[in-house]
Amino acid sequence: MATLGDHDYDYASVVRHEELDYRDGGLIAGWAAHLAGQVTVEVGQVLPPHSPHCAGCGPDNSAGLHLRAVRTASGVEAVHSFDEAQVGAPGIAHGGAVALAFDDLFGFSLYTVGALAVTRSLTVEYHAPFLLHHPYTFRVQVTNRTGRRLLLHAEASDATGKKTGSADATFVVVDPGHFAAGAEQEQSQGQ
Ligand SMILES: CCCCCCCCCCCC(=O)SCCNC(=O)CCNC(=O)[C@H](O)C(C)(C)COP(=O)(O)OP(=O)(O)OC[C@H]1O[C@@H](n2cnc3c(N)ncnc32)[C@H](O)[C@@H]1OP(=O)(O)O
Repeated sequence: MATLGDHDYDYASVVRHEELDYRDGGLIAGWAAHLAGQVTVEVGQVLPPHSPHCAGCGPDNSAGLHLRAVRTASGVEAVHSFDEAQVGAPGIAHGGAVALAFDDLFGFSLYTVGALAVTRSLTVEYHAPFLLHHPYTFRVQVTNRTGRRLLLHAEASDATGKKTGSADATFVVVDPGHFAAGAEQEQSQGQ
């Protein structure tokens, strides 16, 4: 059990990333099946990264944010501190890095709908600077699903509860074939 923000999380219950079959062309099928099966993931559970090298949440990406998203009753949540690798103005996180955090966490909210979807549009409002080495809480939820279109909303706040950012996104549900070209390229480069 560990503490993240206001909550205790049982990391032992985390779905182990190694359990996903990323080998031998199993990347897409494994991911799709995994995602579809996560609709009922329990509140408080830490969600597995999108991929090992995902820029937002991949544990093996040395340049990534290493976000850890947790399922909440209404969506997902993450507490994150930016560091020098994401600096823009001195002491302040680059706006693009903040947008990456929002976008990646929107991706995690797909666990609440059990669908494969990708970002079609993303709008970020920067209400106050995100200071380096300060923890910010990001809360994300899917607000509407109409056909293939998902509308998502997120807010970020500092340790005092002050809103520092918000974001809205449109995601579009895709079938697993959407990821085929990228997966094939990754496989060919790995050989
Ligand atoms: C293996 C690892 C997996 C990992 C999966 C999870 C990873 C998450 C990672 C974080 C998120 C990302 O970075 S995702 C990566 C960045 N995003 C991308 O690469 C996406 C690139 N764009 C595309 O591939 C395409 O444009 C699509 C798939 C998004 C949409 O193309 P399409 O399939 O032709 O769909 P289209 O007909 O245009 O639109 C579908 C429906 O959405 C509506 N729609 C379209 N755009 C909008 C819009 N801006 N606002 C409102 N609604 C819109 C349309 O009216 C339509 O409604 P109706 O007629 O159906 O009613």
